[in-house]
Amino acid sequence: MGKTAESVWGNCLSFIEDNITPQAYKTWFSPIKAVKLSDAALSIQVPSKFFYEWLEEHYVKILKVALTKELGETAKLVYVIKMENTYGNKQPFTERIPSEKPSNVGNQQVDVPVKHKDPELKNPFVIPGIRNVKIESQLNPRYNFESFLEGDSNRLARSAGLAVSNKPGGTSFNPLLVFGGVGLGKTHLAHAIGVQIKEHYPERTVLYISAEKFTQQYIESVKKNNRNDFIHFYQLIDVLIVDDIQLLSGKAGTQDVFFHIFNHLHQNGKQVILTSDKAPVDMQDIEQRLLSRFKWGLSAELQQPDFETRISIIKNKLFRDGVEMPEEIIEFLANNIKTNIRELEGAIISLIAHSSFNKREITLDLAKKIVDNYVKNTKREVSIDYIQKVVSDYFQMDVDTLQSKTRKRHIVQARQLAMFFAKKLTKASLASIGSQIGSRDHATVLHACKTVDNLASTDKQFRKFVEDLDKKLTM
Ligand SMILES: Nc1ncnc2c1ncn2[C@@H]1O[C@H](COP(=O)(O)OP(=O)(O)OP(=O)(O)O)[C@@H](O)[C@H]1O
Repeated sequence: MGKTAESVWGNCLSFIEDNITPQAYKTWFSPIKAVKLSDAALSIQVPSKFFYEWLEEHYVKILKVALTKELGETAKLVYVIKMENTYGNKQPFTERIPSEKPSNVGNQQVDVPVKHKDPELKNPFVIPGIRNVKIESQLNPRYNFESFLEGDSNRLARSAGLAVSNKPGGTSFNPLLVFGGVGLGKTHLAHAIGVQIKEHYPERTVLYISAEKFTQQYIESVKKNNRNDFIHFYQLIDVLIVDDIQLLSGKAGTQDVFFHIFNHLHQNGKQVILTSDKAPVDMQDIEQRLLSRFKWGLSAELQQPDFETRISIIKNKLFRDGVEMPEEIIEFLANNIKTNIRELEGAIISLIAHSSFNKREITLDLAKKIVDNYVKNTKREVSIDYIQKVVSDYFQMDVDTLQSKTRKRHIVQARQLAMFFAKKLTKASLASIGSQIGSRDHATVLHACKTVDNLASTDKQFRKFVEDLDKKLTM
């Protein structure tokens, strides 16, 4: 018997079911219907654009394997998005991908080849002398200025970013350092600058790289004895964007090589854009000469967005996803998730998902449940700097005192509490905690953690300190 859309999809599902958790299977694969098979292209119907994006982001590999097994190397997957409208009896909502704007012009479909979306930087090093090399920018076009909404919290950074995009290397914002807390848009803005520069100046070489990947490449180049090729490669770039520069902390070799690359680019009028989760003045274990370079240009902070900006961000996201939501729910979300835009987006996504899977209307009750679960289940990432600040404030001392060598009992206890919470709330090693909290060694941190455990179970007053601080750091 010939293959049908149902039979091919049925076989794919059996394979997928064996390879992912039952919960994920139920959530993401049960609602899909196979609708058409022509040649090697299978069309599947999904309930929303968000659903399609989720599949592409999380399951594209397994879909590819399953489909190739069934239909061979030329297999193609076509998504048909059909969203049942949860409000009244309007027409089902349909949308064309990858258009940014909702449309209701019938049942649109689009070919989405099964491929890996985020190309790796292949063979990053080039032979010196060959200048005409094409370098993949590694930019995400969705992170652009249009989708980066302006508010008081980001106006300076956004305007500086625009100025840099109009005249890369030609403003006094060089380097441009964008800093701010977790999930406030540093990566988005950094990409937006790169994307805009590519639009204005397609011939310029732009490269986005995370500091982590830069470090890995550097280590690799030392191992393979091609450190010079590594340096030459980076010196060819017109606009270098390095994300999460604070991760160079404590890595002397990488800092050194970055220093040389930075100087070369700067001297030659090339633009450097950096992001960091802290201001240069708060960066630890970064060489002074490098820190002073960071301060040459402009350091612009991304702050927590105010209420109006949070509302605009939610509305914009809903518009892009083609979803409507009552005003009171939008306000509820904006009032309850304030400190991290990624969390705000996560809650909206959960809400859309719940409503589209269960065909339930989006109600305030549902929103409350999701925000409760979402916010409770999201363990906030806390930095060691932040912990030291909260502990010092709590004991009304400054951070220098907390880190000092003094043996005064209340200061020792505050320091031990900071170490205890750093161990509990971050992924940092004992050695790294020790070096950041008053240059102590790992044994001191271990001793501090044990002491806090002991005291918390024997001393009522001390237990209160632990509980208060725990609340302050995790609420
Ligand atoms: N002003 C904005 N307008 C629209 N979306 C935004 C804005 N700022 C941030 N976002 C969105 O919030 C999410 C988190 O942003 P991003 O990843 O850039 O944060 P980050 O500061 O780099 O976080 P991290 O500290 O974890 O690296 C992204 O999906 C981004 O598109």
